[in-house]
Amino acid sequence: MNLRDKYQIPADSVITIAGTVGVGKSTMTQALSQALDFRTSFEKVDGNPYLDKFYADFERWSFHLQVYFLAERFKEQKRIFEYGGGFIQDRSIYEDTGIFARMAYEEGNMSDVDYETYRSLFDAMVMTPYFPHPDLLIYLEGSFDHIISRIKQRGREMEQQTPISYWEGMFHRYEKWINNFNACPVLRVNIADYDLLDPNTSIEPILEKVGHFIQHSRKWTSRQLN
Ligand SMILES: Nc1ncnc2c1ncn2[C@@H]1O[C@H](COP(=O)(O)OP(=O)(O)O)[C@@H](O)[C@H]1O
Ligand SMILES: Nc1ncnc2c1ncn2[C@H]1C[C@H](O)[C@@H](COP(=O)(O)O)O1
Repeated sequence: MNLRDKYQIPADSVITIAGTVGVGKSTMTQALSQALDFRTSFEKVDGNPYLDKFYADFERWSFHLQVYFLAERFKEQKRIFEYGGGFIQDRSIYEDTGIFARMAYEEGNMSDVDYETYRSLFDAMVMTPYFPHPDLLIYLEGSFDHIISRIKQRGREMEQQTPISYWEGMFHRYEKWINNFNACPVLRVNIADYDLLDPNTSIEPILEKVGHFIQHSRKWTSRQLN
């Protein structure tokens, strides 16, 4: 029996992996997609025309970068919709708006008018048929020190030169954001409790939880519809 059937995870599920930079989303996305034979939707880091520039000058490039990420995320959302699900998505669109764009605005790196333009673009995109909420958002969390050590270990040049206060501010925003998030069911996973890079670690305990959450949320949704 394959793992999808074993844990009763529907083949059309859409699972989003959320969490701060460096916490392990891409690694988890890869591991889950392999285990479940799902497609992946990754964020565009290599080839992103604004990311390096943004890290060098937040104020100059915040708006451009947010619009770019929004457009990329929307195209991915449309692709997921057209395939009819069966995807693991590396980061949610909710984080673009609820963490990054908001942080840029509140820290004075995006003007009132740019933020308003961004928000109205976001609202217009969300109000389309391409935007069903995911079945589940897996939130990866861990201590700040653990996350910083992962950012260092990964070694992306632009992130190494970013002041630690930026990561600290983001870390606290994420804590607040997830405590108020209610667009879809959330499974919180602490990164101290698993190590996907260790070949002796099984992903099955996570799959078991994913199965329970999705079945529960689908039953809940069908009760609301009937
Ligand atoms: N479960 C894990 N155990 C140990 N190291 C991990 C784990 N997940 C990710 N890492 C390491 O942490 C760093 C950041 O992971 P990544 O998946 O790129 O994070 P994100 O996509 O959230 O930015 C990488 O160097 C990766 O190899
Ligand atoms: N919406 C965003 N605004 C600014 N920066 C962003 C946004 N989404 C992702 N990023 C940055 C953060 C990292 O440097 C890279 C990739 O994110 P990661 O969490 O490592 O997958 O892009």
